[in-house]
Amino acid sequence: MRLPLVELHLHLEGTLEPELIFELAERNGVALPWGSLDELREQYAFSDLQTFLNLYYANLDVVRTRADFALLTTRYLERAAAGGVRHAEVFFDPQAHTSRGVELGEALGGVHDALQDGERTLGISSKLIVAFLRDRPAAEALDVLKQVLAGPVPVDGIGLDSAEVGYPPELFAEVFALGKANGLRLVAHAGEEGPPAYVWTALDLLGVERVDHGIRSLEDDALVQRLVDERMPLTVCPLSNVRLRVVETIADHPLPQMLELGLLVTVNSDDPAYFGGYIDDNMAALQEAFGLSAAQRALLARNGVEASFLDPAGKAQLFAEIDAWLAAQPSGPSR
Ligand code: HPA
Ligand SMILES: [Zn+2]
Repeated sequence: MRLPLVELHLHLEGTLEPELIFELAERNGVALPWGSLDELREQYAFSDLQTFLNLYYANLDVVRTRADFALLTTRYLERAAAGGVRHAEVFFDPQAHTSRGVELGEALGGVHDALQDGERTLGISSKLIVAFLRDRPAAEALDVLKQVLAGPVPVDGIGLDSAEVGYPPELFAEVFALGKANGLRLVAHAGEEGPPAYVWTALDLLGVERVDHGIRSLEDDALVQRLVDERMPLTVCPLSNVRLRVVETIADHPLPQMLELGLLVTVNSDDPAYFGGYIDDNMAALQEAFGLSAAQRALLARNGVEASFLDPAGKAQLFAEIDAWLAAQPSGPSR
């Protein structure tokens, strides 16, 4: 039995594997700038968030039809299921597609169809979070949100992603107020490359219920105290932090310190096709670096359940499965 996991920070676009890029290029007749998979893979040495985002957006050129969006989503769900994921709350960036001429309904519809299928065939329940690109105008985000709300595809929440520094959360206060008024759940990337001040304003001016990344919160003791007091979840992405040079190596990652401080830390994969691994790979890397016990891994899994937008019955079910997993682990020093 695998440890049941909940994924709370996953960009569907970031699950576009190099092989799928070539497959979709072929089926859509798109000429790629790379002659081979190896040549493409050579581009994956990032120096910061922006160098990653440049490739992430460029590679999306091959994802065009409703069927493409469904295939991207299904491939992710299949890989996630193999890694133990039982519930996923996934980000999708409408503007990364509408800005290059893809119809919103095609993109969102394909994702929605595949998420529904995945629940039936793979047993992964899901929530869909549309994320707005903070380096594009807030007026555009507001317009996209209105289109989503008026459209046929139900979504569960809204988020904020893309280049962080210079684009503080408060620019999007009106967008988040509209989301809230329509019953959507609210999350935002903050404190990945941006300063702790962005975490404060995401909390106070956007009203977020989770902070995505948030690791730079550690630079502000008063903020840490608040996050602890409010049991505010942080969706931490260890392999992403290494690959985008937010931390130097996995062994330097502050996750153990964050747990020690009492923060509600969850482990997630962000953009697994780009950062060297899915959620189970992130857990394995942490286990290897820090020698996490089975009880500590179960705690991280429980945090994911607690931080999710599942209803109480859904949470209770997963808590019970995690307890059963832990009870089945060999006892002794490795626990
Ligand atoms: O890690 C990320 N940070 C910000 N925006 C993103 N969009 C995809 N991945 C990311
Ligand atoms: Zn992210």
